[in-house]
Amino acid sequence: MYHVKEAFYTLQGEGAQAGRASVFCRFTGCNLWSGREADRPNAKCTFCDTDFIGTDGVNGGRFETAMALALHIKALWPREVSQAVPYVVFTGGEPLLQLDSALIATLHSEGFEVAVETNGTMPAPAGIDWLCVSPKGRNPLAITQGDELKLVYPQADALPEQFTHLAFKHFFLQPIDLSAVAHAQIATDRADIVKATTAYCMANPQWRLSLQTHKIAGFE
Ligand SMILES: C[S@@+](CC[C@H](N)C(=O)[O-])C[C@H]1O[C@@H](n2cnc3c(N)ncnc32)[C@H](O)[C@@H]1O
Ligand SMILES: Nc1nc2[nH]cc(C(=O)O)c2c(=O)[nH]1
Ligand code: SF4
Ligand SMILES: [Mg+2]
Repeated sequence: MYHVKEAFYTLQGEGAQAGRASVFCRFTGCNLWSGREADRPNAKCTFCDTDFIGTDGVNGGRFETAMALALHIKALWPREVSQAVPYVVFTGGEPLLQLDSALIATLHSEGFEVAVETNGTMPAPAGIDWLCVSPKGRNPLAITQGDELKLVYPQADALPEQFTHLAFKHFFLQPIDLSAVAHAQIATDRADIVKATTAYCMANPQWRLSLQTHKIAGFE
């Protein structure tokens, strides 16, 4: 059984695939936070910008089989004849709590490329076409290679230097968005956070800037 918070067709907003048409499938639940605001200050990940509790979002629900979920995802991809390869991004919550090789294989058989946004703390099933790992604080990484490492910046206990030796094709810094974090003492305003991120990338060219373009442009 797969539990899905929401699923929708949009553009990937972040990282090296930003701007690419994508079906997003957001799984319910995370191993680093319950999702309840009361638990946020003591969670293993404290700055999450996402509601991933329940199955009550747009196109959310419970899916008994890999085929049922794959067909649900396929129905969200536009029908028009297109040269583009259909693309699904599994996120959450933490998608690796639920994503398995059966679902990946079924999506491949339906013509999809499969991307994943993960906190990297648990092993990934085989067959993922685009793997984005986003480390969270002191939580140890179980995945140390992939397509992109996208570090939310700054994090006092996850410095960019800790990750530069890992086997990723792309390294991104994404300015932390504290607007959803009620407990944040917003001593640093948004512009200063983006400025500091930009400065780090300019001083350390292994890193590129990832802006959350969906938030800037106003899409999901
Ligand atoms: C909500 S997470 C879900 C996937 C997975 N649990 C993870 O953390 O990578 C999706 C992406 O949003 C990023 N993200 C979460 N909260 C953020 C925030 N407040 N500011 C900037 N990026 C954030 C995460 O680092 C991750 O790259
Ligand atoms: N457009 C858009 N792009 C995204 N890239 C990663 C997201 C996520 O929440 O995992 C996300 C998201 O929520 N929306
Ligand atoms: S690991 Fe990802 S989904 Fe979980 S709380 Fe952190 S940002 Fe949110
Ligand atoms: Mg998001």
